[in-house]
Amino acid sequence: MPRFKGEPDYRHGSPERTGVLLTNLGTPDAPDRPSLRRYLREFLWDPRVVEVPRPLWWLILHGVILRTRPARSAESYEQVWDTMGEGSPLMAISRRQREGLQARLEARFDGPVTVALGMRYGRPSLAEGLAELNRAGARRILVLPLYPQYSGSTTASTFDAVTRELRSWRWVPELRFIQHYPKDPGYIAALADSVREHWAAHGEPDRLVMSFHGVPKRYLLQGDPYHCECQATARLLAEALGLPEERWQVTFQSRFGRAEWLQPYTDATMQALPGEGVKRVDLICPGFPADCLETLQEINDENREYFQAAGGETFHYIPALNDRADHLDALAELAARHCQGWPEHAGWDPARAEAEAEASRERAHALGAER
Ligand SMILES: C=CC1=C(C)c2cc3[nH]c(cc4nc(cc5[nH]c(cc1n2)c(C)c5CCC(=O)O)C(CCC(=O)O)=C4C)c(C)c3C=C
Ligand SMILES: [Fe+2]
Ligand SMILES: [Fe+2]
Repeated sequence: MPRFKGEPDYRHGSPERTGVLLTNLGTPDAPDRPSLRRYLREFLWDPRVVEVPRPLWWLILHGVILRTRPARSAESYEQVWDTMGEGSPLMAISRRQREGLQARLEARFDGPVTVALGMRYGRPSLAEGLAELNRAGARRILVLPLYPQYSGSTTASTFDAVTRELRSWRWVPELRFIQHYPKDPGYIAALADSVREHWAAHGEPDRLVMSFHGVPKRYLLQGDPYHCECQATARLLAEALGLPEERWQVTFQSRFGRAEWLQPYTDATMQALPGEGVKRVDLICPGFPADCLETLQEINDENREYFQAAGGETFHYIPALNDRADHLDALAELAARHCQGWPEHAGWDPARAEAEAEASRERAHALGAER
């Protein structure tokens, strides 16, 4: 078995492609206990996610968490599974995002481009996505993690896994990695349009709450820019909507474990707002480019209940950008900007490329005949 992965049938003069690896967090294979156990074991063992010394964490993870959480999480996943007709909503949406991005980049680039999907946990894995790009002949790869706000727990974890996989390749590609896009004008405009459309159909709330996935507060104190990037996105969205200070706020959801996470917490805020006279709240999750368990179940079910149980009257969840055309346009623009300077992108000449490939094939044949 060779030490490095290669393609033994490489053909001289194969046309070179740009590959885009679209990545997200990933999802379990099914909403059942064994699948959740597998998924959570991979996810929660990632040192970028949980920064507790390994021996101690191994005991807690295997002794406590993996005995209790899979059943509870499976129940939550069960509630959202197949709501889009294709198993996990995150996977269903990710597939549509991949297709939409492929179509847009094909139309935009001069040369051949392949967009593949890879998930940090579960399947298709990042290694499978990279292998697909390799089979397609991608010699230049742009990694686009669908995390608009950078966090070590998500973006850097994706970087780790991508580079770990590439270290096992014989012929490594040219690599670019989008680290974040919290202030991207296309992304902010798509968010603002989605809110305006919601308000045109349903009227405006007393308060727009922008809920982001939380991380332990310790990560912020140790230099993770995630908190600031969430605030930046929220401020730009509020500005685009022309909202005054008292009509919007930022909260953080999905706390995990006992340590303090970024505050204010979304659930505590939903319980408190009715007491402050907020009768209608609209909740949007700008850090989730695709709807998933954390938005559909935790926000749209659990937090709706908290708000209403505390005396709130009307609760609206504004869906993620998912496969909205303006969202995919913004992602295509972002990807194209990061591919600048690559041959397929600027002045790529298919006729010349084919002539060069043909010449290279002929040279290879001639060499073969000489031997
Ligand atoms: C949007 C960015 C995300 C950050 C930042 C993030 C940090 C983070 N998450 C956990 C623990 C869990 N997250 C879970 C689900 C989940 N998380 C994100 C995104 C971010 N996580 C998404 C998109 C999803 C949903 C996936 C889906 O299949 O729909 C889960 C699993 C579900 C559960 O059991 O509750 C856990 C666990 C930590 C510890 C963390 C930062 C340190
Ligand atoms: Fe998470
Ligand atoms: Fe900050």
